[in-house]
Amino acid sequence: MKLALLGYGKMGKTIERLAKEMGHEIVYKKGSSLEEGTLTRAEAAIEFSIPEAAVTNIAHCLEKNIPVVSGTTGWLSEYDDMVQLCKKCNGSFIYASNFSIGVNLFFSINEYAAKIMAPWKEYSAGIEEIHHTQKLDAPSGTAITIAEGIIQHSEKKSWTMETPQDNEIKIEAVREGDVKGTHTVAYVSAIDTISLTHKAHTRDGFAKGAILAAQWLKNKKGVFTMKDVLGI
Ligand SMILES: NC(=O)C1=CN([C@@H]2O[C@H](COP(=O)(O)OP(=O)(O)OC[C@H]3O[C@@H](n4cnc5c(N)ncnc54)[C@H](OP(=O)(O)O)[C@@H]3O)[C@@H](O)[C@H]2O)C=CC1
Ligand SMILES: O=C(O)C1=N[C@H](C(=O)O)C[C@H](O)C1
Repeated sequence: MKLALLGYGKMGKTIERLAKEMGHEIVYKKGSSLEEGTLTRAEAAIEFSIPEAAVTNIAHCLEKNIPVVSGTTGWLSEYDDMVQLCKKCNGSFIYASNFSIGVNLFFSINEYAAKIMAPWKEYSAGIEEIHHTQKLDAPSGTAITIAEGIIQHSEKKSWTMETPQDNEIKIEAVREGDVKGTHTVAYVSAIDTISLTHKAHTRDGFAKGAILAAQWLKNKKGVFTMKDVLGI
C-alpha cells in the first residue's frame, strides 16, 4: 500500500521501518518541521503526532478522502466531531488508544474480569499506567479505555487521578525512564490482590497493529475500532 505518515517521531519511524519490511511504500511524511512527498498519493494515512495536531491532521485526510488511522492520544474531547466529519465526507476512520493486538486482547480480558468482580464489593478496582518520561498526556489513552471497560460492566461511573469517591476508579500515571507502556488493573481487598498486567517490550506491537488497521480499512467506509479490525 502507499502510506502517508502524519507524525514522524518514535511511532512514525517505527511504522516506517516495519511498513517497508512488509513491502509498503511511504509516499508522504509530516512532522512539525518536516514535509516530504505528496499526501494525495496515499491510499491510507497513519497518524501518530501530538494532541494539539491530531484533529487538524485527521480532518485534512477526511476532507481529501484519504482513509485515516489515528493513534494519537489526548484529543478525545473532539472525537465526536471527527465522527461527524467522517460521515459528512463519506470517509474512512479508525481511532484506537492502543493498536497492539496484545492490548486489545487485554481490553477484552479486562471487561470479562470487571463482570466477574462486580458482585464482590470487598474488592476495589484501580489502574496504574507506566510510560517513558517524554509522554505528553496523562493518564494514557489505554488507561482511559481500560477504565471505560470497567465502568461498562460495574457500578463505577467515572475515573479520576485524584482520591477516588466510591463510584470512581483511580488511575495512577507513573513516568519513568524509557518504559514503552505498562498497564495494570488491580482488584484489592483487605486480604488479597488480584492483578492483570500488560507490558509492551517494544513499540513494534503498536506499529504492526496500526499497519494492519490501514490494510483492513481499504475499500471500507465509516468509523471503525480495533475490535472491528480484529473481530473480537
Ligand atoms: N494508539 C497507540 O497504539 C499508540 C499511541 N501513541 C500515541 O501516539 C502519539 C505519538 O507518540 P510518539 O511517536 O511516541 O511521540 P513523539 O513525540 O516521538 O512523536 C510525535 C511527533 O509528532 C510530530 N508533530 C508535531 N506537530 C505535528 C503536526 N502538526 N503534524 C504532524 N506531526 C507533528 C512531532 O514532530 P517534531 O519531532 O518535529 O516535534 C513528533 O515527531 C502520542 O499521542 C502517543 O500517546 C503512542 C504509541 C502507541
Ligand atoms: O505515548 C506512548 O508511548 C503510548 N501511548 C498510548 C497511550 O496513551 O495509551 C499507547 C501506549 O501505551 C504507548
